[in-house]
Amino acid sequence: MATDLRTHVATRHIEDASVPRPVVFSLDGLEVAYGGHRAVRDVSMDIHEREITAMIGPSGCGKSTVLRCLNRMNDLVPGARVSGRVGYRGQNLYAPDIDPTEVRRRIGMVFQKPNPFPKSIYDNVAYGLRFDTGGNARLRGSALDDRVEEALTGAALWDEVKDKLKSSGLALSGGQQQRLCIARAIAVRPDVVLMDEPCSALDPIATARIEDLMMKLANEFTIVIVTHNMQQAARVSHRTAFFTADTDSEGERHGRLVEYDATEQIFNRPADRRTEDYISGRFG
Ligand SMILES: Nc1ncnc2c1ncn2[C@@H]1O[C@H](COP(=O)(O)OP(=O)(O)OP(=O)(O)O)[C@@H](O)[C@H]1O
Repeated sequence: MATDLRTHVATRHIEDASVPRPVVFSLDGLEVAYGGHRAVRDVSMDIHEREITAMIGPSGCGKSTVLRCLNRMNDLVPGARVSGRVGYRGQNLYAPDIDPTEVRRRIGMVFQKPNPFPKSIYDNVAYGLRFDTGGNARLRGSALDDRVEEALTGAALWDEVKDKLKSSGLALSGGQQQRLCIARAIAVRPDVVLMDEPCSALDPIATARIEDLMMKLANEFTIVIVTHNMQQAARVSHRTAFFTADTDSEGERHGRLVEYDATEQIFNRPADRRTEDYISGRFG
């Protein structure tokens, strides 16, 4: 499997990762506990602007938990406690004066299962623009139409839906629904798009379209993706973070970041034996 992955790591990623871009997120000693159980700890890493950063690792190692810290989604999880520092463009994302709603507008999220609202295609995309709480003017009329078209075009869906914008978003195929959710996320012109296993419910053709789309979107947005699919991480990402879970002397499992580097390095010359074992399919 490692050999396959090597062939998938595109040369552009090697070149891109060698020129550091500005840091968007800086995690320092991040730890998250649910109801007193430390789910993941010791996570320190920088996430760079207009790159795709992939988080990989076996089930339960805390990838989604770390992803949810990046837009304060864990605030919504009862019993979740975040400690350590999450810096976002030089600010402490968890400082008392930071408005979590504004954070989630700037840092959008796309989930594993496409989750369009039971509304028309148009209304799905327009939703965040009509109710924008980010201090921007609420859009109406042709300005709103233009932004809906811009977002659907950006999500590579416009040509397929431009003649049926009033149809239900739920009537689209799974892959189209996921692109609709991406359109909804980018319509508010976020800084960052977080994606939690965005292709795991899709067939290989729909997956390939989303991967192409991610690479295009990375020209404009910073993207962080959690994926179980190592080939996907190798194909699309500039940098890869490998997480694993260890059991401590009291029998408790804690996720931790093992290694974080340019994707080409992680898949071809991992520094840690555990990374090597995972990417070569020997464990996980
Ligand atoms: N809402 C929650 N309440 C309690 N525990 C949780 C919650 N979400 C996650 N956990 C626990 O935190 C740990 C890490 O889970 P998380 O979903 O972040 O891992 P993951 O690496 O994304 O897993 P998977 O690949 O299976 O999605 C697990 O032990 C999980 O049971």
